[in-house]
Amino acid sequence: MSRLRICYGGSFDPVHNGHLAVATAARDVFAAEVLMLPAGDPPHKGITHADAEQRAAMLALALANVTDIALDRRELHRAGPSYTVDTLRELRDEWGPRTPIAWLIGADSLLQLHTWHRWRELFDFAHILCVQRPGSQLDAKRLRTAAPEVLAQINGRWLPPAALVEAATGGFALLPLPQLRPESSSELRRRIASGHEWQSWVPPPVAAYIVRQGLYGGDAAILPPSLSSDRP
Ligand SMILES: Nc1ncnc2c1ncn2[C@@H]1O[C@H](COP(=O)(O)OP(=O)(O)OP(=O)(O)O)[C@@H](O)[C@H]1O
Ligand SMILES: O=C(O)c1ccc[n+]([C@@H]2O[C@H](COP(=O)([O-])O)[C@@H](O)[C@H]2O)c1
Repeated sequence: MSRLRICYGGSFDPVHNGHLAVATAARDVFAAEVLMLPAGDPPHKGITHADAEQRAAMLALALANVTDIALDRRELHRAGPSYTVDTLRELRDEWGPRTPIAWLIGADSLLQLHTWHRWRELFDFAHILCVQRPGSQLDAKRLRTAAPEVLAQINGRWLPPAALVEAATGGFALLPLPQLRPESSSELRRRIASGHEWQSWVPPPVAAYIVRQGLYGGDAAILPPSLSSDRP
């Protein structure tokens, strides 16, 4: 079996240090390559605050000096909603039937999985790798509140993370994180708009981009010279 490929999709509106910590943990736990895929048209979010190119540009800046985590723009070039099942079908065609692929999601996304387009087919193309998230932690109590069809689907699929490389598809595993990450893009946008400190939630080049582009309703700030020349 070859090396695990990990795919991490999101609106990334904007990318924040929580996303990056999750992607880095996945890379390190599995010694895997991680692709981050911004959704051109996120199926459940409707209108985004930054446009697709801006969201991808921020990801490119965030990943510029990061090893083995790459930006994949394929969902930006597809018309219509960015359905994960379509993306996974494409990746499976490219990487072949034997490559283990894991689609990485936060626990809040898992609890909504039954609302995704043709969601049961996701397991035909990949494993699902889920990461704990404050507010949606997957303990026994929380799992009892999950949709019965999601529970039925993951029952019998649970694997220890190390076992994901032993099959190409169909497993469900929890990604161990050194610590839970509280960041969310929505709270970050609120902080930017309300003038609370937010720069420490994103890498400095992303902060500089947000300010330069006047994103998320923040006041234009004066950038220190070290940040003013970062262009995607
Ligand atoms: N802090 C976090 N810890 C764990 N998973 C996260 C975290 N932030 C985002 N994720 C997961 O990353 C994926 C992409 O997230 P997304 O781009 O929607 O960001 P978000 O912070 O959840 O945005 P919003 O607050 O606007 O909903 C989702 O599966 C989400 O569950
Ligand atoms: O395929 C779907 O129907 C679907 C529904 C909701 C979310 N997703 C994907 O899940 C990822 C996180 O979505 P979001 O809305 O939390 O940013 C992103 O890659 C979305 O394209 C996919």
